[in-house]
This record gives sequence, C-alpha cells and structure tokens, in this order.
Amino acid sequence: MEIQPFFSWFQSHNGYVDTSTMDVIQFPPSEGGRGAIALKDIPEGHVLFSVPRTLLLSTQTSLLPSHFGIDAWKNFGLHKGWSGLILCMMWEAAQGSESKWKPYFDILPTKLDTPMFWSDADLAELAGTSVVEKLGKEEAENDYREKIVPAVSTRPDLFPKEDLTTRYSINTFHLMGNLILSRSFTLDDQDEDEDEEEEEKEHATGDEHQDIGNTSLGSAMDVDAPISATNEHSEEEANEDGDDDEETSTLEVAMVPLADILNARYQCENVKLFYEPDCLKMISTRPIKTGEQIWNTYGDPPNSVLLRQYGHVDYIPLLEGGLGNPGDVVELRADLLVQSTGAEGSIEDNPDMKERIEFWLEEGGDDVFVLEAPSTSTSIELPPALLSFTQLIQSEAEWERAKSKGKLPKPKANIDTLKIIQEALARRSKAYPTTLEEDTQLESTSLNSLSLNRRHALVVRIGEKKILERYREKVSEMIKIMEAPQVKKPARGGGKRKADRDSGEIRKKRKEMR
Ligand SMILES: C[S@@+](CC[C@H](N)C(=O)[O-])C[C@H]1O[C@@H](n2cnc3c(N)ncnc32)[C@H](O)[C@@H]1O
Repeated sequence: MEIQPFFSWFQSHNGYVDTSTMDVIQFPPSEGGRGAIALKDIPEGHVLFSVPRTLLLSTQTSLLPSHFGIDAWKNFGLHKGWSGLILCMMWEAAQGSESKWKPYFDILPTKLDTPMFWSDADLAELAGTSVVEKLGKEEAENDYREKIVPAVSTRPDLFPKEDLTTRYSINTFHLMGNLILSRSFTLDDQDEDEDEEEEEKEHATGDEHQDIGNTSLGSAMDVDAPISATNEHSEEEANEDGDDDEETSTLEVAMVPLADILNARYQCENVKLFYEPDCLKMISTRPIKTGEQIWNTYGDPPNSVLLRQYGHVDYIPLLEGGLGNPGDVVELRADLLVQSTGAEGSIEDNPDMKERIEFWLEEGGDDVFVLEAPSTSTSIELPPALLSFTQLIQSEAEWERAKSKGKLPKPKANIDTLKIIQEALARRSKAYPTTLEEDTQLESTSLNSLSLNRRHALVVRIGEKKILERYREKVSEMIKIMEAPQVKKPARGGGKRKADRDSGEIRKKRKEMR
C-alpha cells in the first residue's frame, strides 16, 4: 500500500511529519510488517510528527452522532462502551470519499490475525491459556445485536438498507472493533488535561509534554474471566460494558492516524505520544540510529494479551535461554486454589468457604493471582497475595484471626499452604491439552512450518507453561526443605558427612524462606 497519498492527506489537514527524518516502510513480519524507520540519526526529544486533534477519529469528531441525534444515540446505548466508536467507523468507511478519513481508511488493514477471527480448530490450540476466556466474542456480538442492529435499522437515511449486510455486518463490526483494539489510543479528558497542565506549570517540573500512554487500552471485545477481577494487566483493558465508572467516563478512545503506524516490541520503545491542547506529538524518548525501526510501546504485555489484542507475539531471546516474551505471566484463578483444598462441590454450596472468599474480596483481594516470569534464574517469589489467600482458605486459625482483626492473613509459606498451591499449579498445568515437552519439541522441529495462528498459539502456550514449570519447581523445593528432618549438630568430630552438609544447606534455605 502506497503511503504517499496518506501523507499528503495528513499534511493537507495540518498534520506535521518530519519526512527528512522518518519514513514508513515494510519490515519483515517478525518485526511488525509495515512500520516507521529512522532516515537519519535522531536525537532524544525530537518531534517526529504531530497529529492535530481534528484528525483524530472518535465519537467526538465523527459527524455521525450529531446526524443520528444525541438523545437517540444515548437511547440506543451508543454512548457507553465501544459500540458507538465502532458504528462511527463503519459509517465513516461507508461514506467513501465523502468521509474526511477516507485516505486513513485506505491504509488500514482489512484482515487481522487476532483470535477473534480464528477458526475453532485454531482456537483449540489456545486451550488452557488466558486468551480464550477473555476473547469476549459473545459479549461483542450481543452488543452488535442489541445496540447496532436496532440503531441502524431505524435510520435508513443514514444506513441504506442495501449496506446492512455488508458495511454494517457482524464481520465489519468485528473488523472495526479489532482495529480499535489494536490501534486506538485512550486520551484523558481535555479539560482535565488542561487542569493538569496548569498544575504542572505551577509545579514547574520542566516537562512541557503530557505523556499519553500507549495504544489500545481495551476494547468492546474485552471482558474479564467469569470470576476474575482486576490484575496488573486488566488495568490496561477497558471494560466492554462501558459502565459509568468515573475512570472510563473521562477517557476518550480515539483512532490517531499515523501514530498507529508504529510497531512495538518488548522494551524497545524509542518514542512516545505526548499531548498538547491542540495536537498529539510523537517524540523520541532516546536517540535512534539511522535505519533503526521507530518503536512505540504497547505496555509490554504478556504474549496472551499481545495475541488477543494485536494478533502477534514477542519472540525474543530470554535471559534463561530460548525465545519468548520476558513479560509473560500465568494467571492462577482463586477458585482453582479453593478446589485444591479438597473442598467438595462449588463455592456456592459451601457457606464457610463462600464467607472466606467474600471477606477476601471485600478486603480488596483479587480473585486471580498473576505469576510473573522470573527476571533471573534465581528470583522466583510466590506472590504475597497468593500466600495470604491460601492461608485464609486453608487455616481455621488464620481465618478466625483475619475475621477478628478485620485484616487479611500475613503471606506465610507453610507446608499446608504450599501443598495447596502445589496442587493448584498441577491442576493449572493440566488445563493445557499438551505438555511443555511436547510443545518445545514441536517448537524445535516445526515452528516455521506451522500456520501463523498455530505458531502464535504455540508460543503463547510455551511461555505460560515455562513459567508454571518454574513455579512448580520452586514450590516442590520449598516443600522438600520444610519436610526434611531437622538434623542435630554432631557433638564433635572432624569432617562432616554428606547428609549433614545437606541439612546445613537446608537450614540455610529455611532461614531464607522465613
Ligand atoms: C498499531 S499497529 C502498527 C502498524 C501496523 N504494522 C500497520 O501495518 O499498520 C499494530 C499492529 O502491528 C503489528 N505489530 C506491531 N508490532 C509488532 C511486532 N513486534 N511483531 C509483529 N507484528 C507487530 C500487529 O499486527 C499489530 O496489530
């Protein structure tokens, strides 16, 4: 796709792009495909391009909501969640050259690799990973049926009947939804920005630019797992139902032409988007050498999130060897820990357990524990929240103490807690139909002959399974140390026997664990 007509449109609408410094070219698929390249050495703090706010495509800038009528827009629930922006995009695209954004639509992809578009057979390859349960296809399609279809059918003047099965079809809805998912930016409310800027000036921080953050902080298709609550990554994900919580109501989700042409890779970011009252500026955050790719950041999420939101994975050298995403995580759901206590039946049928869980949630606990990839070969730590929760569900004494003090248990590792975690990790591993050994074998023999979707699924699975394996080893080791008999020091004598040396080691480790 030729980029020049897009550049001409961009510049003729007061967009600025330093074409002597950057260009848009085709990189290999493993480097993101189309992206931006530095044409010369770029110092830190250089403005590569600036996008006037009038060029952003959002429900605030599209003419559709006012043509439709703001009251009607609200009556159909289009002011909540992401369906309003999806409808604006479908409508703007349908206007062809009548739309201000025609040259922008001309360069947007028409096919995406996100799992929303995968066959069931390919989706099965993701079983056990956290991609499938968060896909939200059903919820998105409910939105389509309940908001979009009724809205478009009332206004044949805006949405001609002959366009309904093409330009306003469920497929177009998913395409636009996933374009938002992989390319949109979430902007703070402008008035608030101005207030903040005032404040900044008062505090004279010296930084004149407001940092916008990264692309795509969520989408209409984003939903949480049945009992999962927020975790580190879900903060980056907007909620699909667009509930009127204050957080989402002051945010504007917008497509930002040109800013969304930048690829990203784990910790490669060399530019960032900053906002000013009238425009958004892409500014280098470190020096960039001639010929290097200009990388934005998507927040360095794990591969499960990268794949679900963007349709690609990071596959780069890892500290411990092999390739993958250093930001990978595994999610361990609280209900798996409950099942691993041996508690019979569902939580609903177990009033005692239900009370403990409610207490946990009321005290601010999450119902998913995130196990992060170790940053070095020795640095695995069990998340304190995981230990605290397991204490709460396992120990009568801890539960009584927690209730009487109104405080969650201290995160302690004892044999009983660790055995429950060990069992939960074992069950978590069984959620994948294949083993780590089978997957790594496939990776070493056939990765490149697999289809793109299967390759991506394999990389996501391996990343999660490797982390699980490390945590399982760690927990087994902790249990072994705790179960080892305490050996008394020999009263006297010369060289220690091996058993004694080992127990010395064990004593040392026990100390470290306390
Ligand atoms: C914000 S767009 C970036 C521009 C995009 N390459 C284009 O041609 O328009 C995000 C999309 O770029 C691709 N992408 C970005 N970074 C990538 C990477 N490191 N590896 C592979 N694909 C990447 C993914 O398809 C993703 O959904």
